[in-house]
Amino acid sequence: MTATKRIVLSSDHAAIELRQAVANHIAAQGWDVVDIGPTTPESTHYPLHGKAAAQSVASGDCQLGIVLCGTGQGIMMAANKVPGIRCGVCSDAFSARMIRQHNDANMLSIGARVVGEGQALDIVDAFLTAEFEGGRHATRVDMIEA
Ligand SMILES: O=C(CO)[C@H](O)[C@H](O)COP(=O)(O)O
Repeated sequence: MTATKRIVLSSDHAAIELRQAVANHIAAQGWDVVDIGPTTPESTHYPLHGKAAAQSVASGDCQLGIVLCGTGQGIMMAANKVPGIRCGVCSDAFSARMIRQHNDANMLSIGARVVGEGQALDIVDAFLTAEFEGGRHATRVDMIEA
């Protein structure tokens, strides 16, 4: 039996609605979604949420993570400060596929003020269905980690 895959989601205030759309979309595909919020629209600080999601992935509690803020940039920077995290911002499905295939990214970041919901869900699907190719790419990922 295949274990249910767990994925953590988090955002700041700029991306709450899009995060919830992503959560529903992923849950419908059978993922165990760990949505760590926030749920209320008050202004908050993306480094807190990027760090919390990244720690969930780095600890092994979740296999993958998706974080969102206005541009996707700040929360990506925060997530990448956690050792073991490789998080890329994507505004297109090709990049989302490639960060899995070539960079073995374990987190995806999306800007809710950059892409609409339809595009965001395409990006998420590309990220979640792609697999790391290993080989020469593993050598390079090892270099990042070192
Ligand atoms: O994109 C972001 C970080 O990269 C944030 O969502 C953005 O900076 C929040 O801005 P504001 O406080 O004006 O809503």
